Amino acid sequence: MTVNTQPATERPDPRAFGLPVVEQDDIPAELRALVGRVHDLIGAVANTTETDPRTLAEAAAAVEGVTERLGRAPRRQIGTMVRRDLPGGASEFGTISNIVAGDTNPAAPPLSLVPTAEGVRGEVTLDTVYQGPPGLVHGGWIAALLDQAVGTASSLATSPGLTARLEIDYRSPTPLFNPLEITAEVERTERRKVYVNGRIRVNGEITAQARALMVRVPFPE
Ligand SMILES: CCCCCCCCCCCCCC(=O)SCCNC(=O)CCNC(=O)[C@H](O)C(C)(C)COP(=O)(O)OP(=O)(O)OC[C@H]1O[C@@H](n2cnc3c(N)ncnc32)[C@H](O)[C@@H]1OP(=O)(O)O
Repeated sequence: MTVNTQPATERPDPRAFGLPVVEQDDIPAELRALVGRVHDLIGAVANTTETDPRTLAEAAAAVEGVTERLGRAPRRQIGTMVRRDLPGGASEFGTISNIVAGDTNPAAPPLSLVPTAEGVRGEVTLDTVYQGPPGLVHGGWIAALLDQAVGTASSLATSPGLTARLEIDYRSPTPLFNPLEITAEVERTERRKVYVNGRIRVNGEITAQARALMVRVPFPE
């Protein structure tokens, strides 16, 4: 295995790309709580068997009211990043509203990945919001989880990049309501190209695996 690990000091700061950065610790606990309650709301709406028109109309009006109230504050700049401290003293940047791992995105599971000796590892349990076939995780979401994992492994081992190629083998159904163990690690690098492998395990068995090519973003001049 050849991994051209760059020291953290050579990692680009998102501010160099004109992107604002929020410290993870500065995200208010009340905003985190709101994100959690809206996440619960998505599940409640997706699964409610309520049919009473008045109850449903009241719920829609209540949600509309909250949306209007929050809309009075300016929206975050697109591409706002969050800086997170990692175990061992390192830190990483991620998009704050990333659909898979964003701190402020109520639609995110969210997946939290931590560095390991090999690459990255995370655990997540998905509910019916992520359902494809009955009782199973949607294949697109399996790809999204693995994309995030290979992207993070590549970014931490080298520097941030974009997915140029992502190949998924769906080996067996990935169930809802079961802890999914997600791991990824860099296999080798060639100039800006980073070849990364990842997989999802359920009870120790691989249900899906990924081979990816990440292309590192050039640093700003
Ligand atoms: C500071 C920010 C922090 C961010 C932290 C994020 C955390 C991470 C979490 C995020 C996770 C989520 C992640 C997401 O969701 S990323 C979102 C999904 N991906 C995209 O939108 C990427 C779209 N594609 C592109 O923008 C360009 O094509 C890229 C940038 C990928 C390359 O265009 P660029 O003009 O820059 O480079 P190049 O064309 O000179 O190619 C360079 C080399 O690569 C080789 N090549 C290229 N494509 C392919 C291919 N398909 N198969 C095989 N090889 C391919 C090519 O032959 C060449 O090889 P070589 O000649 O050197 O041998």
